[in-house]
Amino acid sequence: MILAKNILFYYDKAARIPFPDIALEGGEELLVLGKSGSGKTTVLNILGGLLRPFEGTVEIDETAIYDLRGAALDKFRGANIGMVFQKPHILAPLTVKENLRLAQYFSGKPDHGLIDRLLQDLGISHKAASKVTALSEGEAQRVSIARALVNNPKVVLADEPTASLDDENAEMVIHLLKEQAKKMHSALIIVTHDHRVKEHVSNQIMMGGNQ
Ligand SMILES: Nc1ncnc2c1ncn2[C@@H]1O[C@H](COP(=O)(O)OP(=O)(O)OP(=O)(O)O)[C@@H](O)[C@H]1O
Repeated sequence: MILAKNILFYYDKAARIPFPDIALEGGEELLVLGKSGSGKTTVLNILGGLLRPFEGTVEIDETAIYDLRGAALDKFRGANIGMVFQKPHILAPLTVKENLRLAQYFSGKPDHGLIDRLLQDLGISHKAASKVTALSEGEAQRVSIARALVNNPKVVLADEPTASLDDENAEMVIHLLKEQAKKMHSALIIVTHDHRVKEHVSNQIMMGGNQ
């Protein structure tokens, strides 16, 4: 589960980023909506251990992640947090399967069976040996989902995962994210301004109130 409490963060003291308290169990979903510039990516980066807040705590399975520093925080992130971005962050010179193996290698939890299962569930088994440069955007985003899930994370954080996809692929990506997170009993948080996602996740909060 993930818990965020009393977070304080700003880039400019005069413009504090409003940060909602969050408590999500494994298998639950949350959609964070908000217009451009409202702080969605900042919130996700703080939840994901990428940006240290000035005050407050983020706990994942009872570990206060910002009590960890340096390599210990990196290791915790790799093993417990899966991230999906708007554009796939996967390594172009490698094949799909090599990307997934590398992600497992860094977390020290190799499980080739899980890789095969994810490729199958996400409908990209036939692309396992393809270079990622040979994939369509929708396929590449499905590889990103597989990479985010490949270490059986406690938390999956997705930042605008559908923004560059057409309606059909956007729907597929949201469906797969939800289905796979549920299967792994991971807490899933999606931040987006894409209104197509709204109807798929009922638990929603709006950054900066209703706009
Ligand atoms: N590194 C930074 N330094 C200073 N200001 C920043 C930095 N990153 C973001 N900001 C500012 O903080 C605010 C929130 O940015 P953030 O990227 O979190 O918003 P967002 O809701 O994700 O926007 P978008 O939907 O456009 O991606 C914006 O006003 C942005 O300009």
